Amino acid sequence: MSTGSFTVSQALNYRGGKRVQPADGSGTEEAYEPATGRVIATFQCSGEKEVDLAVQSAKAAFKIWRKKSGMERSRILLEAARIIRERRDEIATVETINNGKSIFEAQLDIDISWQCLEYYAGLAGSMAGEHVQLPGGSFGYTIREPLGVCVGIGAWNYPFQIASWKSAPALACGNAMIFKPSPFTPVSVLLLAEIYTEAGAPPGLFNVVQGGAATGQFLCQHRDVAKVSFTGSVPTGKKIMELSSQGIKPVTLELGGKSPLIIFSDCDMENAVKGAMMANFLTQGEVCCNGTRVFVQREILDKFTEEVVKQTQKIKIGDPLLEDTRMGPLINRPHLQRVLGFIEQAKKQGAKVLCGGDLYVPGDPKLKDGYYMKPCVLGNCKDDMTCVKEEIFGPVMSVLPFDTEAEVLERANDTTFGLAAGVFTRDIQRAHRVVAELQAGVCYVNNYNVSPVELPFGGYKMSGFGRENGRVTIEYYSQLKTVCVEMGDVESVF
Ligand SMILES: NC(=O)c1ccc[n+]([C@@H]2O[C@H](COP(=O)([O-])OP(=O)(O)OC[C@H]3O[C@@H](n4cnc5c(N)ncnc54)[C@H](O)[C@@H]3O)[C@@H](O)[C@H]2O)c1
Ligand SMILES: O=CCc1c[nH]c2ccc(O)cc12
Repeated sequence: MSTGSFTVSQALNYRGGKRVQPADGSGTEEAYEPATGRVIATFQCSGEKEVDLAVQSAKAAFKIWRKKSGMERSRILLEAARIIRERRDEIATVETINNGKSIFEAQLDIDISWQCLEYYAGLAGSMAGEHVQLPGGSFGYTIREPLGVCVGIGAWNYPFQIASWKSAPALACGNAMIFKPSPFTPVSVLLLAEIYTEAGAPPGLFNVVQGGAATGQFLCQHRDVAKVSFTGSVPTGKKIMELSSQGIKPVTLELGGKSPLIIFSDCDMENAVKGAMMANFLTQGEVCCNGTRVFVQREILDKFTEEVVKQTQKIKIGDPLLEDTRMGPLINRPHLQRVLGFIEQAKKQGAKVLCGGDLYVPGDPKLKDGYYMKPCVLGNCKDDMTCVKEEIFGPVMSVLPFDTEAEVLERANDTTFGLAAGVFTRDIQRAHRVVAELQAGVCYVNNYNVSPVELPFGGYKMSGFGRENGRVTIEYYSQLKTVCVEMGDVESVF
């Protein structure tokens, strides 16, 4: 498959184990190939009737699925993981075409996706409650039960992976799921839906509805939906929490960030520079946990900045399907303009563009209408600048000098977000002392943006709550039933 050739003609909703056109809809959307600006799919946004049909289909599947043992569910998840691994390159290609990230990165995303399914397959068989002895031979026990029909709503930056991180624990716990991807990236999740069916999941266990805010609202408001797991922006997260509160539905919110990366003068410089690149430029900088406020201790500021600029200028931008490309186009033109707007504002506020920050036009004529820009490093940044305070969600790193540990901690925590943070130092005691003070759900020591599925991921403060990945996520997709058993006679107080 080469850039500029892929189009989707099949239906993009998935219900009852097959692709379907929505039963009703409110308007159509177009999905793009960011590398060329071409429309690759046109689809209808699902209306209330289609959402209800998806919920009914999921309810029917839930009835079958909840009765299966953990080991039976595990086998189906393992088979799905195997198929994803087998079809990794094909899925990654679709992801790259619709999202714009380099094929190199998309392949890693798909690897983390099948690993997530394998991990929860491993946990499915050991889901259990406890037995508690009570006086007189009476006893109690708890049963860990699924919630029912869960809804997943995703952002556009990791389309397949977001669907995997939500569906794997949901299905492992015995739930059914309806997933709504971002209307910008509707395509790859259909492959996941087909794979679950091929692996033996009952029809309706994993359904897909397409659409934007209105479709998302129908899902959150539906009376038979038991839980909503959302990945996206803070403003939308607030709306989803509000809607879900009407039905007392639990929510998981994976929201935005403006994370600090703290580089002490005793760091391994080469690793710190690599860490800063990983913290800022994966997926064109469109990553929620990026460490975009790079605090550098003053003694090494010049050397670090020189090296990070040198490495940033070397990033190969271009056709994302080429093996040696390391940065593709941004998701769409309005987003590209928004990111460039942040850079203009930063300049006006006194920041200095040390490299990049302008449009990039690849030599290949078929890419001339794509949404490319050169990754940017901003120097002379101050804490009160917009580029340092707000989430840009593009390839823009702000470098900020600091002098002392106490000062940098104060400044690092001075944000309403709390998704991630990083520290580079050779002093192991300082690393843990700093981590203990950082107000962030995910902290990296001497690395950044690695995502082992065994570790929980999620935010503090306005970056959300609930967790994805790790053992703890089982608790977010299940509930405890307590059973109290009397072995004697009832001692009534009446
Ligand atoms: N914390 C994380 O794990 C994480 C991961 C990826 C992205 N993000 C954040 O997401 C943002 C970018 O993604 P985005 O632009 O797709 O976010 P977004 O909030 O605009 O949209 C996310 C999803 O919500 C849907 N939606 C929009 N309005 C809705 C409503 N009223 N009710 C129900 N659903 C609604 C959208 O259609 C989309 O599927 C950034 O802020 C980024 O930091 C966070
Ligand atoms: O973009 C934010 C971090 C992230 C990377 N992959 C995934 C998958 C699911 C999420 O909720 C967040 C993320």
